[in-house]
Amino acid sequence: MTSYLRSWFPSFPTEIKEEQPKIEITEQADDDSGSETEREDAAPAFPSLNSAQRVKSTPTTASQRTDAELMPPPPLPSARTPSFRMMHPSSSLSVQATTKPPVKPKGRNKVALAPGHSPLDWAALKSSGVDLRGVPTLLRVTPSVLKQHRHRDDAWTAINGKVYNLTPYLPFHPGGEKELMRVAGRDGTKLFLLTHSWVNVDFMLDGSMVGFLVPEPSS
Ligand code: HEM
Repeated sequence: MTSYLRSWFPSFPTEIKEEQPKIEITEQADDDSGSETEREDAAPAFPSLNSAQRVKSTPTTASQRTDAELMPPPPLPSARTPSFRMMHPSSSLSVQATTKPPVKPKGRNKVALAPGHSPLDWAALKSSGVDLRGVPTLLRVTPSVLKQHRHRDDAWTAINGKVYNLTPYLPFHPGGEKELMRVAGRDGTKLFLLTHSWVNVDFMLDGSMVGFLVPEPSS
């Protein structure tokens, strides 16, 4: 029996460790003392007593062990403890999972711009020195004059009191030409702000400003 235990627990009892190189001799001694039946029933040592595997797996001191041997493996994902979010669902630190798809603001639809008409291309065109106004000086534009400029090749609009020539910007507008043409020939401030109040129109269209919107002269 002792030999059987030793075959499974080579470090038990401790003095066996010192005798490890002579383990076969010890086993032999036991066999001699045991009965015939005992010898037949004895389970074969696995791994075998002098195997490299057994020697490697029984380091004598902690410093000889590798990190992997000293640390238990991490738990499986399913066995992990509940996350902070699960334990504190009402905490402001928790990120609430949502099954709802992101809501797209109504009426906002970006179009695919033709090659060479990205926002960067517009910025490059603005700073190229090309005339985007189509007028020699800034004008005072009345609503009736503004109304005359409502066609694709000559489209003006007024935003926040400033009048812009939309025609050069049409193919660059991320919302598409059709949407932009809705404000051609009229004051587009309301629709512009409804659609994208965050867009800096002053900056976007500074190069194509034609003047200021003024009231009709009183007769
Ligand atoms: C008049 C001057 C206008 C300028 C300078 C302008 C400029 C822009 C810019 C820079 C964007 C991109 C915004 C972003 O990526 O967040 C945009 C998007 C858009 N614009 Fe305009 N826009 C103008 C007028 C209008 C008007 C009058 C409409 C008409 C309804 C309109 C409809 C849209 C739409 C639908 C988008 C797509 C928004 C999106 O889904 O991101 N825009 N516009």
